[in-house]
Amino acid sequence: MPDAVSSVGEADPPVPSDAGERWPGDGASAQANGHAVEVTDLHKSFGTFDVLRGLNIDFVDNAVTTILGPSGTGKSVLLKHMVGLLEPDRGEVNVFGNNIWSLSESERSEMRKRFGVLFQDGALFGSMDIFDNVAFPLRKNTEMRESEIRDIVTDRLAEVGLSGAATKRPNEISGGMKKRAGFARALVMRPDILLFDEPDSGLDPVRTSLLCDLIVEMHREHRGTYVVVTHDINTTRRVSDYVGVLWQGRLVYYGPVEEAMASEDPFVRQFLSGDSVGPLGME
Ligand SMILES: Nc1ncnc2c1ncn2[C@@H]1O[C@H](COP(=O)(O)OP(=O)(O)OP(=O)(O)O)[C@@H](O)[C@H]1O
Repeated sequence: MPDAVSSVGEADPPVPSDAGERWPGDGASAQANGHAVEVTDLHKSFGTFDVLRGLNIDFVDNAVTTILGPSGTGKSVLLKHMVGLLEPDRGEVNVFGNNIWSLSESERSEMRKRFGVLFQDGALFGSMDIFDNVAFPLRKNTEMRESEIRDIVTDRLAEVGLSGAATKRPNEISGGMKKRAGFARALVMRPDILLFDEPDSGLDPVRTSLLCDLIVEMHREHRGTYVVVTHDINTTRRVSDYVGVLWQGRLVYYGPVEEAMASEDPFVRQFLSGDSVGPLGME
């Protein structure tokens, strides 16, 4: 592993070695200030459209932070900056103390392996069965033997309740199962940081609750820094330690979930109540 990356953590590399080992992201690799990711004065425009306009937010290590905000306000663009898929026009994203864009390309690739991402639809490969989908990152990024891969994938599938679906193709399982398969795949490299882009989209309320329970359970089991983008207040209430509200490319509220739920802040109140009247306009 490159120095700039390995120097930030104490010991645990992101690449799994054996199933019994403690996962990284348990605080050992956090910065001294307890932030896994620090986003500072982040600006991003596409053409003439200024999406992120000086965004500042720090993500507490080993906590679940939920990002709320109206559609088109830059939540997914933020996630893409965190994982190093987009380069800021201005500002910095520091991951465990390293500015992603001061790393070399190969160091950035190593840094990306510290992230797991759960996309809205699970982003599964339609040509592979669920087992191979979940095994994919291990086969691509590690030198593990197939027997080790089988053990890890089997464990992760059991954790997300998909032991019986290993040989099914994505088009043979429900939307909720696809998300759980995507979750298992996001966990398989034992990430320090897990990003969820609207994990509850397209799920009915019961399946949303079940997925929330799974997120909480997996976080309790494996620790790490979870960042959840959602529009759903119940999801926010169920999974979060901290809540941030984005509007027009800036953070307009941040606080512990209990405070957010009781907050009189007009942005938070309007978002939580779904009220059309308030500071969160259409533009
Ligand atoms: N690669 C890109 N090129 C041009 N415009 C982009 C690109 N990526 C995002 N945008 C624009 O940036 C804005 C913010 O997009 P983003 O997906 O981050 O919104 P969001 O807050 O996640 O919204 P939603 O809640 O609807 O998913 C949108 O207007 C989008 O069209």
